[in-house]
Amino acid sequence: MSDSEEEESPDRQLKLVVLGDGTAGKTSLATRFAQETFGKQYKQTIGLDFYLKRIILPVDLEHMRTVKVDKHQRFCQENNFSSHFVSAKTGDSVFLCFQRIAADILGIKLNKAEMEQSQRVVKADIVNYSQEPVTRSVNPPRSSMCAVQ
Ligand SMILES: Nc1nc2c(ncn2[C@@H]2O[C@H](COP(=O)(O)OP(=O)(O)OP(=O)(O)O)[C@@H](O)[C@H]2O)c(=O)[nH]1
Repeated sequence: MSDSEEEESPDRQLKLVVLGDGTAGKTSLATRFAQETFGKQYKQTIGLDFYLKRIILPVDLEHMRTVKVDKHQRFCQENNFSSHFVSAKTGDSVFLCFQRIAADILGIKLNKAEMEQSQRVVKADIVNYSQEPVTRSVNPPRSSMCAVQ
């Protein structure tokens, strides 16, 4: 894909609203996404905040697609082919595609964790709330899931 093709898909601005109880983790989610940071110190948001992030969606060359997605998927299903939507330009799903094909050929069944290994890992400190100074006790964060590598 040449640079001039980029100009054919103009930027679109979307506004997403993150809602939730106090201390649910809204700000943390937004700053992780927009700034790739995480702070374990809680600072209450008064009113609302805005974060801006430019992303490239895996729709590279989508405007030049000649076979519709559903037709592609049906064909793959009927012929027992594995199906992948990748972009060499953005890198989207490239590693995952080759990993799955290699595993298929060798008859190795990949589990969810192995497939996720090829995706970007977001690392964050785990907050120990029992040792943190209590700044606000109502509505503790609902999720305590994390991935450790
Ligand atoms: N371990 C862990 N802590 C988190 C996570 N998300 C948020 N926290 C912590 O939870 C606390 C509250 O997070 P915030 O993002 O400030 O919550 P909020 O929903 O914006 O809070 P309000 O400003 O009251 O609306 C902070 O101390 C964060 O560090 C997470 O995914 N994992």
